[in-house]
Amino acid sequence: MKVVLALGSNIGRRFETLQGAVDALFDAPGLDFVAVSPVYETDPVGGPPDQRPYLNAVVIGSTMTLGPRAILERALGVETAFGRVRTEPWGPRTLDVDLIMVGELLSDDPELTLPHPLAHERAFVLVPWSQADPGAVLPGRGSVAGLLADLDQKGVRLRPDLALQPPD
Ligand SMILES: Nc1ncnc2c1ncn2[C@@H]1O[C@H](COP(=O)(O)OP(=O)(O)OP(=O)(O)O)[C@@H](O)[C@H]1O
Ligand SMILES: Nc1nc2c(c(=O)[nH]1)N=C(CO)CN2
Repeated sequence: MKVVLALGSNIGRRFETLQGAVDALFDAPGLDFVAVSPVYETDPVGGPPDQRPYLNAVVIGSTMTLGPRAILERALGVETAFGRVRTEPWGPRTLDVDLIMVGELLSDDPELTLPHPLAHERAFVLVPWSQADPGAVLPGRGSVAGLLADLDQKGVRLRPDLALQPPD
């Protein structure tokens, strides 16, 4: 099953945090690395004013053994390992890992909604995802390229000087 994860950081050493997350997500068995997107600097969407810009990226994996709950637990564990402190909704964070999709699975459980309920409207997710996988499709929503055609992308800027490496 294909697994798509979105990474974001807007506090501290943002790029090092994203690379650490890529490494940690694939550290344990069960999830195989497929691809990582370029890094984008993005204007904060929602949340309090005066937040720093985010660095965002998307990483794609594949699993034959893990269920969606196990993948979410791994994502939340990696967030915690990087010291994310939840303060206010949509507020600044050292690391946010969102599970965008797991295969064709659909779920409206608030603890694990699949696909991620806001992915289709977030250019900071869809722009990097389309670069990592130009043929990407968001289950229930259609092609990522088609979704992007309707979105304002000016707050999402490529950082060609920052390239994430595959997990070590
Ligand atoms: N697809 C998903 N990916 C990640 N977390 C999810 C998902 N669906 C539901 N959740 C739940 O959301 C909780 C995390 O919410 P969190 O505070 O990180 O939201 P956020 O990242 O601030 O906002 P957003 O969901 O808009 O990205 C997790 O504890 C998890 O149980
Ligand atoms: N640019 C940007 N804005 C956000 C982001 C993010 O990763 N990037 N994450 C949020 C909550 O998950 C809220 N707003």
